[in-house]
Amino acid sequence: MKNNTGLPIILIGGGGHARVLADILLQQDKQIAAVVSPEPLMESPLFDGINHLSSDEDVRRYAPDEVLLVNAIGMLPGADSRKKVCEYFLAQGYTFESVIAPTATVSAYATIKQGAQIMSGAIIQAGAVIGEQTIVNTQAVIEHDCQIGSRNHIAPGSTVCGEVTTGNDVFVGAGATIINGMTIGSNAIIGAGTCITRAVDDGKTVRR
Ligand SMILES: CC(=O)SCCNC(=O)CCNC(=O)[C@H](O)C(C)(C)COP(=O)(O)OP(=O)(O)OC[C@H]1O[C@@H](n2cnc3c(N)ncnc32)[C@H](O)[C@@H]1OP(=O)(O)O
Repeated sequence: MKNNTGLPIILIGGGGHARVLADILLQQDKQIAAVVSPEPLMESPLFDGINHLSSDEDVRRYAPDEVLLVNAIGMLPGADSRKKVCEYFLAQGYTFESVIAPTATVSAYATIKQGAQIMSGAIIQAGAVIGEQTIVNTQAVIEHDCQIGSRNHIAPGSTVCGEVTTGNDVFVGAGATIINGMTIGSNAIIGAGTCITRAVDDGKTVRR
């Protein structure tokens, strides 16, 4: 995991998820060089004094070894902008920084892969692996020995019990519970508040 390198950060995205990430990064005294958003930036003290770039191409003013990127586009069911941004910038040699909120609890025996985002109050237990670019959102719990794939969004307040495996691009809705040992296929959508007690196939949506 690449972290705390001291290079300035560019946030790709300027919406709600971007402001939550900016809040965490500023608490950690990280320098945010720019925010990329095609829309005007929302008036917020979090963005005071930060350059506004209006397109992904503008990021190329910064060489890949001069900055770190943070993928600040949220992930909602069915949306693939977060994935596209990831693929576009990785292909050009940029590096995505991981973000771990100071109030998150991450076991020293867990693995957080590059570009993952562990938000406030989240708990990652021993033996868990969090895939690249995955968001473990506010107060979500990833129990021991889970293998969470790339670009998942584990939404606020959800509980992933021990030894669960998820594929890539999985969305786990707010407050959902996945019982221990389950396998969730790639691109599955687990509805908010759902309790998963059986394996979920690739691409399947589960509601309560
Ligand atoms: C920081 C953040 O905010 S992160 C964001 C966190 N957000 C979430 O977790 C939201 C997760 N999204 C959901 O749970 C969604 O509702 C989905 C993806 C499961 C389903 O979305 P859609 O297919 O668009 O369903 P849609 O909204 O059209 O609803 C269809 C029906 O299912 C119901 N429904 C939708 N989601 C759920 C759910 N999670 N549990 C039970 N019923 C549901 C709706 O009430 C509606 O019922 P109705 O036909 O009686 O009116």
